[in-house]
Amino acid sequence: MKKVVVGLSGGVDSSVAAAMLHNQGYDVIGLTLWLMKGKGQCCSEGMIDAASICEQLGIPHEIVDIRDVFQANIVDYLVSGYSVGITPLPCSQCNKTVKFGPMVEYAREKLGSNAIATGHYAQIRYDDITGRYQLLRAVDRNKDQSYFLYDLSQDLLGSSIFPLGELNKTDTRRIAAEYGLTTADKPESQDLCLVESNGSMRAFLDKYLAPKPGDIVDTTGKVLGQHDGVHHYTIGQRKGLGIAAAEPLYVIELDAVNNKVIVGDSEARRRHRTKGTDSECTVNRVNWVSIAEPATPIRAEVQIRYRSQPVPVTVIPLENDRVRLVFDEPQFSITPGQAAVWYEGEKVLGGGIIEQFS
Ligand SMILES: Nc1ncnc2c1ncn2[C@@H]1O[C@H](COP(=O)(O)OP(=O)(O)OP(=O)(O)O)[C@@H](O)[C@H]1O
Repeated sequence: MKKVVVGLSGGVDSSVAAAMLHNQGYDVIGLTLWLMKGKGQCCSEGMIDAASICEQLGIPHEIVDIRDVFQANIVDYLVSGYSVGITPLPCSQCNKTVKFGPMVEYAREKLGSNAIATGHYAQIRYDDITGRYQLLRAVDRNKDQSYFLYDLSQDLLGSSIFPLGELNKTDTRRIAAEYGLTTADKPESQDLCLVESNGSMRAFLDKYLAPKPGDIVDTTGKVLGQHDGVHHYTIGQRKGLGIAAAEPLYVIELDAVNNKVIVGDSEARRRHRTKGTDSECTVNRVNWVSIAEPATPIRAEVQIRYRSQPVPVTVIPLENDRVRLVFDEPQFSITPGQAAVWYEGEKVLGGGIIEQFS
């Protein structure tokens, strides 16, 4: 019987992944990574729900305390990004360095298994011709998580199973109900795990960043009010600025170097947004997934945010794991710190992190 270690967060998706594999005759071991303190999945609450699923399926449950790995790789990374006015997206890094890496290592070393499974919505296919594991979008496009998985190595992809990749979320809920799983009716997580477990991004950041008062200014530099730290603001924010003005004001820029929050009316906002609009950008820490790094430019479709529409692009390989993306049409709000992931149809070709432009 093939042994597989299933990553259990205590949510419905991973519960169904474990139940399906168990039902198919796999020797399933549940593994929960203890990532942080607080409320919700990845915390003690998630461990209890995961344990209850293992009890129900009659399978062993392991808990691995890697709070220090999560702190060093995700919390510190996020906090340092916010402190310099960028909004990093930690999920792809979390998948690679916090979830899949440690899970595969633990499964191999401690549990004698070469296979792990998760409740991610994505698909993996082995290509006989190139000898590479390919990462594909999920059948349920609305749930597709391939964007967050672009950074997985060939070794990690080759060791992973995504039992939900061909299901729609409604199928998952139906299967959970059919199996009578205790997590069947658990609501979806709506936000970044750190936001859910701390109540808000502000509450999370306040634990790590001291208040740093400064000026709120308009686009001409005129001081309109005071703020208590640029990390408390996001671009586009309208509420909570504490400034009385004839027209609604929006945050249009965060200048961490000079400790200023720059605000403007909707017209200033519209003008300013075109600043992040460009026909190209560079990307670093690139991982080539379904194909080896090409020697010459390739055509693809790229997503520069999780929910953005894929748009046509030319991907030009550069040295040191970087690429230049040249969009067919200029793109709005290209955001340094977010992932750019390029596809050919359903196939993830590669991805990386958008660099700060000068
Ligand atoms: N703390 C954890 N320990 C082990 N595996 C985890 C953990 N958190 C997430 N995973 C795995 O990663 C998958 C995707 O996690 P994500 O945070 O996106 O949650 P999700 O899509 O809401 O899934 P679920 O409903 O299982 O929580 C989960 O289905 C699970 O297999």
